[in-house]
Amino acid sequence: MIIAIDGPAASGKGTLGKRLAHHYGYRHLDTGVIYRAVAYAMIQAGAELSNEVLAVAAALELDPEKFGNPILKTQKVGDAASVVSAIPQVREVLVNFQRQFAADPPGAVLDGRDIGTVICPDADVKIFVVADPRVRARRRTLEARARGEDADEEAVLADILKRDERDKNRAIAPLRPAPDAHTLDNSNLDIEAGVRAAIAIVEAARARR
Ligand SMILES: Nc1ncnc2c1ncn2[C@@H]1O[C@H](COP(=O)(O)OP(=O)(O)OP(=O)(O)O)[C@@H](O)[C@H]1O
Ligand SMILES: Nc1ccn([C@@H]2O[C@H](COP(=O)(O)O)[C@@H](O)[C@H]2O)c(=O)n1
Repeated sequence: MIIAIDGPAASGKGTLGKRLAHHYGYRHLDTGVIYRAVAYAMIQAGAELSNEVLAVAAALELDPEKFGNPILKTQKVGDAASVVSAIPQVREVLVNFQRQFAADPPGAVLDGRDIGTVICPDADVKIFVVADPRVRARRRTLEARARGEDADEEAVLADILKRDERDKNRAIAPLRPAPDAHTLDNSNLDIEAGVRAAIAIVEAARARR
């Protein structure tokens, strides 16, 4: 079974993806980290983020072993990721890696922006996770502060809104729910309640198979 999770920045996709994968014994891929890794390679090389040739080269050289680098989680890298992810050739290079991950047994949960629309249009279950931007900014700020960073909630909110706009309005694979996606608004749900709601969606889909 393939479970596709999409949604805007900091909506809780990764948290939910990890929990669902654990619940069902599936593998989980946070696809945002792939674009973050490309962006980080560009930043390290001192390259212009819009340089298509260098961005494609960085995408071709990706090393999944480095996906755990905590620097990839920073706001700066996330913002840069939303610039390089709008380059069509970069997305093209990364499609196969994601589809292969999805296809391998015993099942997979992928989260990102275009999983249900482009990467796995035939996914068994598609969930589009949303939450009020202020709620998302609050959660992200608390997360950053817990890591010891000096995060300003208004700046975090501005970054989230800017990234959402860029991701929604790009020409290729824009952020949007697939027509057959189930929208899950977790603004007023804690993590456990959000996971329960998602499991109910997955179970209903399994019962229909
Ligand atoms: N339902 C929830 N209630 C409270 N906090 C939550 C909930 N879901 C996620 N969070 C918290 O919100 C923050 C953002 O969640 P997460 O990193 O899963 O979002 P994301 O959509 O994967 O973000 P990104 O856009 O970086 O991929 C984290 O600190 C997470 O613990
Ligand atoms: N399937 C995806 C996943 C991510 N992106 C882009 O990467 C940026 C960072 O993603 P996070 O999920 O880690 O926040 C995001 O803003 C997107 O621009 C993507 O295009 N497709």
